[in-house]
Amino acid sequence: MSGPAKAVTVFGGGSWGLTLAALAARSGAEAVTLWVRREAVADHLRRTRRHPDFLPQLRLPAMVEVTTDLGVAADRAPLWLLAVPSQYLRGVAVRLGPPPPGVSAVSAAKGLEQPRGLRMTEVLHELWGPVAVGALSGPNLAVEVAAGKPAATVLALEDPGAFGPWSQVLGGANLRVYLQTDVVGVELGGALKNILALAAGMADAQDLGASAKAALITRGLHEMGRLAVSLGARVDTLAGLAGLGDVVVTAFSVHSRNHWCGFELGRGRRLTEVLASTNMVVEGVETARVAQRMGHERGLSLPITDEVVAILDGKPVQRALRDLMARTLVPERD
Ligand SMILES: NC(=O)C1=CN([C@@H]2O[C@H](COP(=O)(O)OP(=O)(O)OC[C@H]3O[C@@H](n4cnc5c(N)ncnc54)[C@H](O)[C@@H]3O)[C@@H](O)[C@H]2O)C=CC1
Ligand SMILES: O=C(CO)COP(=O)(O)O
Repeated sequence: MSGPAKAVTVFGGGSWGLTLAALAARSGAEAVTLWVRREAVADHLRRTRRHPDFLPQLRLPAMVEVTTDLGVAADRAPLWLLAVPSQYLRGVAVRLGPPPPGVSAVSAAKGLEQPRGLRMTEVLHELWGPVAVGALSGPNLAVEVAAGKPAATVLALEDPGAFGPWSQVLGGANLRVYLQTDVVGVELGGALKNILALAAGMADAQDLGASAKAALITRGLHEMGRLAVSLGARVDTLAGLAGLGDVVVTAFSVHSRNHWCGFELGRGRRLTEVLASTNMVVEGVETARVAQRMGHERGLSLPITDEVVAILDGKPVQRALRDLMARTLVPERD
């Protein structure tokens, strides 16, 4: 590994990877490298400093070097930030290989890998062995962070000693970075909130009102916490930025792709048609299915997730709503 201590390589040229690279360049990073898959995209970025498909308003700062060479990207920095969607992270991590001593790798993806429901750091451990890794997650919409609007996020590290350089590279006037050690909770918060973002979009499309949405979010957070805790998360993590915070932003913002997808389904469009109409990822679709399976394997009740999955499979939203409202009454803590 060469390059300065406060150098970061961002892997992934989607909206979040672009945003994180730009953020690091505007914050404390001494060098920023962005790895993208396709040479045509890299070439376009180098020539115009803009991505041909995502965030047209974002101009990549001049200090961000763009490469498609994974070896070069890996060698340039002691901080690796993996912003590759959850179903594709494995492919990139296999090719990268384990980080050498002195390199800290962090995943910024919000999803669970199909078919086993692995968290991203579990995928990395499976491939790389017992190296310390981490997860970045929180209420952070790329379009807002890219525009320089203020936000807060959570960095969960298996080795909290790596927090210093990460906070210097990402933190600053635009982003407050909170340290966490509950990697499981932070990853599950970021992944499971997408199920509620889908549900909130469906509720908005049906004009169910603020009272219904408050109930959906609150009961959904309860449900999300039940599953996350059974998988090893700490309950207080789910009440923080990576849980509640991310539920709130994605349930209320039209910029959330999961909310948008839920809204379109709520209007009666079919899932295949909705997904075919975007080149962006909607992580909640895979996560809802795998979370439902993992919850049921543990004997947990997940009524909102069940109905979201049923709607993904074609159940009309009005019927799902009727079924949710007609459930046997239970004490609030259940
Ligand atoms: N966009 C946002 O506001 C935020 C996104 N995230 C997370 O960041 C991760 C990356 O998402 P975005 O940057 O938003 O993606 P995006 O939806 O903007 O773009 C899709 C990305 O998927 C990549 N891709 C498509 N097919 C691929 C393949 N076969 N192999 C490898 N990569 C492939 C594309 O190159 C592109 O980088 C996701 O897990 C997302 O949940 C986290 C926080 C905010
Ligand atoms: O995670 C996000 C904001 O915190 C982005 O959500 P979407 O993937 O739904 O756009």
